[in-house]
Amino acid sequence: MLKVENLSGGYDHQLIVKNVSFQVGKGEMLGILGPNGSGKSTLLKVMSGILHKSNGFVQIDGKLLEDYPSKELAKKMAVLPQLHSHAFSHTVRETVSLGRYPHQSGWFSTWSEEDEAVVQEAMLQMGISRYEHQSLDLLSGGEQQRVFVAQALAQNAQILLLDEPTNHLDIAHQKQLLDTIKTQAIEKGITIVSVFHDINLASLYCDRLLLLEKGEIKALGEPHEVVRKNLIENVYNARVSTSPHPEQPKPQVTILPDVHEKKDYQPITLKNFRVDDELVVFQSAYQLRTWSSAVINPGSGWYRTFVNRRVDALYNIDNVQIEMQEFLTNHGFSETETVGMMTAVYTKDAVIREYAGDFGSVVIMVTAGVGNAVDVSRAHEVEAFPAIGTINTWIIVNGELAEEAFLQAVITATEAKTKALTAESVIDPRTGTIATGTSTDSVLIAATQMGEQIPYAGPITEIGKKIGLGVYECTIEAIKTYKIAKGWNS
Ligand SMILES: Nc1ncnc2c1ncn2[C@@H]1O[C@H](COP(=O)(O)OP(=O)(O)OP(=O)(O)O)[C@@H](O)[C@H]1O
Repeated sequence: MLKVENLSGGYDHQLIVKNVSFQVGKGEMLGILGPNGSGKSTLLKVMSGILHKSNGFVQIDGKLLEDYPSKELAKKMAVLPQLHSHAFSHTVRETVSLGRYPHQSGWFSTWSEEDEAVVQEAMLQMGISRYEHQSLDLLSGGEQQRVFVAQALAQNAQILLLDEPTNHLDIAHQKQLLDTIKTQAIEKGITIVSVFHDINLASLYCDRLLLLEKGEIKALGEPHEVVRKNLIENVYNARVSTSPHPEQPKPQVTILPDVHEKKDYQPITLKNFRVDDELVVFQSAYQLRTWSSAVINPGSGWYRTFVNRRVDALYNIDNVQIEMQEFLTNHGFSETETVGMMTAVYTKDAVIREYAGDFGSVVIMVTAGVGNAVDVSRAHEVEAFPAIGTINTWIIVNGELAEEAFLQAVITATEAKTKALTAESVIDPRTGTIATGTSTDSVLIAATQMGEQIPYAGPITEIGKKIGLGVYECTIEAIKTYKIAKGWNS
């Protein structure tokens, strides 16, 4: 276990690191973050004894750092410095082999099988085996960096101190290096302390983070406790936003630029829509922030084009995504800028209306087929939904919607749709009760993110009222049209 207590130190008479205390357990990975010049490298140097401390102490397994003979210390702790002073005329293999120095004994020590195996494994792990006999100065910056990390790994120490190990590396090699190091921590119980510039990589791989500001600890904790918008903005003096990583509970940071591109703001109107026998198409000159349950490009993103495609009632394809993507591509729609959904109703029957309010306006599009209507509270009673029919609802907002407003818009729209089904006495044919929707409804909320800021979109708000009224009216009209098309008596 590594213990750092009240550690201070720096250069000559300039104190850089001030009163730093933390502990790192066996198998744990601690990331050191902080702006340029905050003292990250200096902390690592004082911790490893490269620089003299002026106060405090460092303990490894309960014993003070200075009480370890240098070779014993090298067996306990390996250091990857930020700048390498190695002789660059060495070959890769020779450089990595230097890591075995603490394990050699006596003046005439021999190279053991274990030494060889460890060096080979370290070169393999860093993907540099094929450069084994090449001179270091003939390698790229990233390849050299991997050689030095391999050297540190070959040292087989319990503690690894790394200063920007991903420096110069492309994303594949960043991943390879950090996966390797993290695996060493998990499988061999190695303790890792590493300086990072990349907050996202540090958050993703480290168990805990230490944020330095002017040589002092500003924050110390799990990534979610340190990678916080206000803290990062404050310490780095840069505008950022934080968001969840898609696979792990490790927050990620995105820079928010202060450069404003000149944009000609054209609000969305009915003119952005085109309807033919097969498609309802919305197209805008710029991308809208979009949330949807569509088939193509679902979830959240920025898109310029929305497509509601009519498919035959007997449409039955194994891989709907692939077929739909091919269809969109063949019709000239961009794969990266189009959200696509499907309906079985006549697209010409789409109801599209604009509702203006103080905040801006909303444009609503509804296509409704209710042959597949279902009472959601009793859906568990029936096994199959053999019929086809879907209600697709688009809500396009001229304004700047907050994150929570997107979700509130979905709630408001869903409640309005359900009310419309009640008003139209749409029945779930399996239970005989009033339907709440169909089994495959889809919704899309999009906002220009220009104009008025709209923090909420529930029915207490102006926009919520317009969404409620608009979705209700459009859905009723769409259902009436559907009933006429199907020859139902209303
Ligand atoms: N050899 C040195 N002699 C004197 N001062 C130094 C020396 N090395 C660094 N410093 C000073 O110590 C302070 C902290 O530097 P350090 O390299 O520890 O910061 P850092 O957080 O690692 O920065 P970066 O993100 O730029 O790598 C800086 O003000 C720097 O000018």
